[in-house]
Amino acid sequence: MDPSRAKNFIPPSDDNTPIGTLSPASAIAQSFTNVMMESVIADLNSSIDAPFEPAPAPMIKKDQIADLEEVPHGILRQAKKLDDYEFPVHRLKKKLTSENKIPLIIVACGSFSPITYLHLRMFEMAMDSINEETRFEVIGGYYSPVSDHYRKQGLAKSTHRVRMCELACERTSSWLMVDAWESLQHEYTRTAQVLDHFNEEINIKRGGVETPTGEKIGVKIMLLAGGDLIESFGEPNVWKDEDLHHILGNYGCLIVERTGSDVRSFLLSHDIMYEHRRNIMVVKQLIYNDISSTKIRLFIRRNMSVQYLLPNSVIRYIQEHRLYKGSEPVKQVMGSKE
Ligand SMILES: Nc1ncnc2c1ncn2[C@@H]1O[C@H](COP(=O)(O)OP(=O)(O)OP(=O)(O)O)[C@@H](O)[C@H]1O
Ligand SMILES: NC(=O)c1ccc[n+]([C@@H]2O[C@H](COP(=O)(O)O)[C@@H](O)[C@H]2O)c1
Repeated sequence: MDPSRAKNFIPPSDDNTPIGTLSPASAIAQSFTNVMMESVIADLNSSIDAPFEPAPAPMIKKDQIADLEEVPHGILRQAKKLDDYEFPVHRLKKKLTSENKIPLIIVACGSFSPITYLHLRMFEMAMDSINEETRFEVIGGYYSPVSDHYRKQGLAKSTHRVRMCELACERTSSWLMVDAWESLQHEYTRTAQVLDHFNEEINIKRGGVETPTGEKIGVKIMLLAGGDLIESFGEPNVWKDEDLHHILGNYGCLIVERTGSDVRSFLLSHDIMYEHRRNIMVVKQLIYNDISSTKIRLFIRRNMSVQYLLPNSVIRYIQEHRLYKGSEPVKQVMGSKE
């Protein structure tokens, strides 16, 4: 049927209203558009940052991988002050499943401004490689957002970055956690010190993890990083040699290859990395993902959609707190990483 013959058809106005501008007759459509602009699809009527009500959440199976956006699971909010800080262990495996495996904790350090699906995928890719190629059993995974003292372009306040990481973990993962210790420090903390903090919490304070036979053994801790971060190992005055020996020798590194960067060649060419090559594992991206926080911030500033690039809960948090609308110069936004 020709829609222009319908009873409720309103002909287009013949004034000079630009295409895309709604006429007054479209008030309903207008208000709907406003709602959609202000909030993404989930949880339309509640604040994203409202205190969590533990009550009627359906039970989640241990290894469930479905989108948990609507189903908070294992919630622990990080302290906003160092005095109230507690190391999060709510999703840490209490006991090793297999006697023949070596327990492993994965730690990702970074800005996470904001956290994206790439940052979440990094852990899943690492997990697949570990299960396929090693004798490690992953007992936990942590994000450690850098503190405000890092002074990098585009860094939202650390309380926001920690909360966005928490939302992403709570709503999309059943095993990832966020540790706010680094973000709460009163000065910049080098990555080697951050890994020492994890060692202190897990191996020194808690004595490691229980094996199936009941004894406790030490947990290996590895840094999870992208190829770009690792390439900064070669830049002058960015990392101390002693820190690199400490990170690569005493801990270890899982490197997620980045589109366009040749991690293996870099590994060969870098003396300290080559020395510790047995403690370094390159994680192949079988499906390339190059979502960049820098570009996300630019899209937000330009009122472009970022849906499907980061979890809805994180998008809602950004909208509610009006993050990344500010004054980051575009030149810097599209800087050297692009
Ligand atoms: N495209 C990518 N491929 C692999 N790893 C990545 C990619 N983008 C970021 N990473 C890694 O994610 C971790 C956290 O990154 P961080 O938030 O500090 O930087 P970023 O994602 O590049 O953000 P920005 O755009 O603000 O620099 C780092 O280890 C970084 O190497
Ligand atoms: N010397 C160091 O320990 C050192 C140097 C550069 C970056 N980093 C860490 O790498 C992470 C990501 O840094 P960029 O966002 O600058 O790539 C941050 O967590 C930062 O603290 C550590």
